[in-house]
Amino acid sequence: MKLQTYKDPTELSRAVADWLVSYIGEVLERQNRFTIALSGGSTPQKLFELLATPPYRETIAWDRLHIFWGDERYVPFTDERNNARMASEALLNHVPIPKSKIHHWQTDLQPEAAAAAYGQLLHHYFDKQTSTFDLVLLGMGDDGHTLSLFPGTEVVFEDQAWTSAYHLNAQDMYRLTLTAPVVNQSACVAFLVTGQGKATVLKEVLHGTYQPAVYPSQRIQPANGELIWFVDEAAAGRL
Ligand SMILES: O=C(O)[C@H](O)[C@@H](O)[C@H](O)[C@H](O)COP(=O)(O)O
Repeated sequence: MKLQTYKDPTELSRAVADWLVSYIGEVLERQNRFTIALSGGSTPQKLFELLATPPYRETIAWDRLHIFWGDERYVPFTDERNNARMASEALLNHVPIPKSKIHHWQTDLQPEAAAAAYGQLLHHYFDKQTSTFDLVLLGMGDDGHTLSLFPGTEVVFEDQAWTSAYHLNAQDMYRLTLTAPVVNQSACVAFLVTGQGKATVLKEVLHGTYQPAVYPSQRIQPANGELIWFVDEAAAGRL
């Protein structure tokens, strides 16, 4: 596990963008595609907007990327809470990725059907591979959740299915999410965590007792892949 600390979200986003250029370039030297699962929430928005500007817009081989999401709120694409909508507005509408390589969770299906369809898609992509995603970008909530694996939910301990749909009572909303197994088989997982509000939970997740029911982010432990935490000084304040 690597922990990299930056002064603020702006510096962090720049560093992650530069790292992405080199990591994507390195992977595309040895294979013809790069599969990435994006996170939702607010933290990655600055990164996405930066990637849509020079030099990143010109230096990344966007047409060889395949875009997925780690989780989705069960709301229409047009809803401002939709993760795919945020990424489209901040990045995907501004770079040349074929629509056929952008894989939204189908929130027009029933929740369970949407999760099943996404799971089939992932098995189609990864069943014959030694690992799943080349990269999974994750955020972490101030309660220690990641993806839509929230404290106290059964999905945190799912160890077979790659996707799940369930009603998140705390938000009175269905959530569609990847599970720990498919993320832990990826080649690389990168958490982006910023802000003082996450300092206490980050300390617990990284250095506290292993209790994933309380801190679901602890379930993310790639079996063979790399795990990198990109954090700013405010979030790292209790480490
Ligand atoms: O759909 C979501 O909300 C995300 O996938 C979720 O796991 C997010 O990464 C964390 O909630 C952190 O969100 P912030 O970046 O907004 O703090």
